Amino acid sequence: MGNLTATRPLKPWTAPTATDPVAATLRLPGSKSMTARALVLGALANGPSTLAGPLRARDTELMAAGLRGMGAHMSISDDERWLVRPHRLVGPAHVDVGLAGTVMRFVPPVAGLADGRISFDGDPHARTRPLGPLIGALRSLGVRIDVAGPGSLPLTVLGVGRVTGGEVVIDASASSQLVSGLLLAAPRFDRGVVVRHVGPPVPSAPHLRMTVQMLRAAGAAVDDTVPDVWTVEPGPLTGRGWQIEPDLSGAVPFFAAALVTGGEVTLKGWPHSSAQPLERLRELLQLMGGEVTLSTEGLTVRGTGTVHGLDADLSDVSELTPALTALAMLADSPSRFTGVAHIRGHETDRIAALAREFTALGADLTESHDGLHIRPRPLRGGTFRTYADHRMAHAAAVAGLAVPGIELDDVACTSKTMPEFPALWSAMVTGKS
Ligand SMILES: O=C(O)C1=C[C@@H](OP(=O)(O)O)[C@@H](O)[C@H](O)C1
Ligand SMILES: C=C(OP(=O)(O)O)C(=O)O
Repeated sequence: MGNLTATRPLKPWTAPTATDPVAATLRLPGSKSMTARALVLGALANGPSTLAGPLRARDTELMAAGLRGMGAHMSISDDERWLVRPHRLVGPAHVDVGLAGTVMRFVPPVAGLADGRISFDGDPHARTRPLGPLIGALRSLGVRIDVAGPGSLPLTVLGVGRVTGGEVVIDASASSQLVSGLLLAAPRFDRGVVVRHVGPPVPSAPHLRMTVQMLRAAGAAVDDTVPDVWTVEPGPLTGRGWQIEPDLSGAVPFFAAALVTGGEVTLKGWPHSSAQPLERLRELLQLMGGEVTLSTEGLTVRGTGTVHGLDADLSDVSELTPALTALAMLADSPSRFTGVAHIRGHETDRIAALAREFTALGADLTESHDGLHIRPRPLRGGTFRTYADHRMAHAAAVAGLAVPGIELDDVACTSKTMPEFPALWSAMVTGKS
């Protein structure tokens, strides 16, 4: 079970209960995943890049700081538009990964291209998140890495300014980010890369598609036609303008609020063609009783106030498990979620944490090795521990719409991907959005 970061004060928060159907039109921050990729690709490109509508949150600020520490120029003071100017990457430097999977998996391959020592460490729980397969893969691609512990953080990359690259076999069943990290830096490796996954399925396929799509948009030649094999040719990455989409995963708790209260939530600025898995989300929300429409206004989710349970393999949208679990607890029938064993290695062991915290509030839910079985029954208020996990906070907020008195021990953990979450949530519930 993950521990709280010792470095910031906890912020207790009572989740507001909805007395009326929510009716909100929201403009949410940019996608964490797109912002992270655009920063990495920008730092490795042969000219400047801009990010329009980036996410300003702990994870993306740490990403920018880490790349800046190695020499890339990052102008991120303007909330609407960030500018990345690549520069020769050099050490010594230290990268604080916080609790960000993107930083701990995307930056070490970049550090291999730097000239000098680049050390990495993060929050206490970051040291337990899976990293061993990436370390092994980088070593076999020619990168020297000193690891103090058993295959995780802290570590030091002893960069020599170039990475040989070539073929590598990896078990990426613990996180798609282990593959994404290798692919994003691979155009700059002497021989590019061929990554072969061997092991249980790689989760989060849409995130891998986003990696491939953004690499191609930056000029890389990528072949992903063979299942579980990704080939990236060596070649230049071009600087470009990135339009960052609103964060779909961050929007899900707000959409869940429409279902729980029988209300309506519109996310403004949703693009007509997206790198995020809208169709899968639409399917899940519709099965749970919502209606999802896309118009010039934005992406709208409507609910009736009745939520249905469902059986679903969530491996492709695993980061939504906490919010969907909260929704399932308020449903009119049981739910079974499977395919998400790897979320035990997310910001906390999410399967165990959801089961423990909601059981303490009277819920009937049981863990399996790869998911949760939820049998709805009335919940009561009480303390809810978030374990420094933003999506645990989202789950508690969704349950709190229907259950008075759910007190989060710390809502500040939402700053990982959306510092404005408590304010936006309260405004939605009180009708001030
Ligand atoms: O590449 C990315 O941006 C992400 C990939 C996924 O990681 P996992 O494959 O570890 O679930 C997802 O859960 C995470 O929030 C973001
Ligand atoms: C799993 C998540 O984050 P990370 O990028 O730190 O893995 C998440 O945001 O749900």
